[in-house]
Amino acid sequence: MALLSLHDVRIHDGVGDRDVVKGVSFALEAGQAVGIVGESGSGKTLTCRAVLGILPPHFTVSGGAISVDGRDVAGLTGRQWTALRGATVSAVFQDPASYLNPSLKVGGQIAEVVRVKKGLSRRDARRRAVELLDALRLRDPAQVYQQYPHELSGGMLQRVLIATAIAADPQVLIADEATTALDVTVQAEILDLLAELRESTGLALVVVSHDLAVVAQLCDEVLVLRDGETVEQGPVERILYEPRHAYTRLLIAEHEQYGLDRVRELAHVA
Ligand SMILES: Nc1ncnc2c1ncn2[C@@H]1O[C@H](COP(=O)(O)OP(=O)(O)OP(=O)(O)O)[C@@H](O)[C@H]1O
Repeated sequence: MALLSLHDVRIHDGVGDRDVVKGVSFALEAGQAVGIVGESGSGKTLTCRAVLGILPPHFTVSGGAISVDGRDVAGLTGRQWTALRGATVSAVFQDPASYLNPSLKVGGQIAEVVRVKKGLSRRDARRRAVELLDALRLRDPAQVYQQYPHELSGGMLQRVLIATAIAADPQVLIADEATTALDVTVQAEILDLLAELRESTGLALVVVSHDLAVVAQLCDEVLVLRDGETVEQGPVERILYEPRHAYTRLLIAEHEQYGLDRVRELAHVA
């Protein structure tokens, strides 16, 4: 059974009175990774937010179905959503600093998630938080635990955020432009880390990026969105080598300046 499945999902903007996502479908099993690419405004983030039950006001899922771990999410209560988020499906977005409380030490923020979601004692939650920081290859995790967000670099903060996102052992992690703000080397390190987590824990990934190279590196399947429509969908290698839609060819062409072979090489490794 799929851990996460979307079937022809449509999202309606009640203020603009228009559909902003017009039919997105995919299914994810343990250890699989699906990528969503497309330019700004194509509906990538709203699709993720629908999966997490956090659509902005006036936006609704107006068609299709989303199920998490075999359960249709339509009609979940607020309390049921809270139980699902973090523990089954979790997410990391761009701009980690805005998701952390600047006045609290980062370790305490991870420990709090573990305590609330996993019911661990304060002491065990603390130990688990240090373990998570270590697993995300932050050097001297006990010291990082004691630091405030402003004391950490962007790459470190993103690792802290990933640690927070996986603290409750979710089955699916959504990474929405999670490496976009980072420089290329740090971005590559974080992508490696996600690939490793997927390998070692069977974490399923939804990777959202405007950058086809990021998605190619991590994913088995890619969805190409434009204006809320899925213009093309298929195995990453097929999309890279035999794009069928002109828009996909355009996205690939944007990479020619960096060397498309490199993108294809990365896809091959994934
Ligand atoms: N909170 C909001 N209020 C009003 N309109 C919104 C809101 N969030 C998204 N939209 C609109 O819905 C459409 C889809 O947005 P979405 O954020 O899903 O796109 P995206 O592909 O993730 O783009 P980006 O890469 O810029 O985040 C866009 O037209 C956007 O302007």
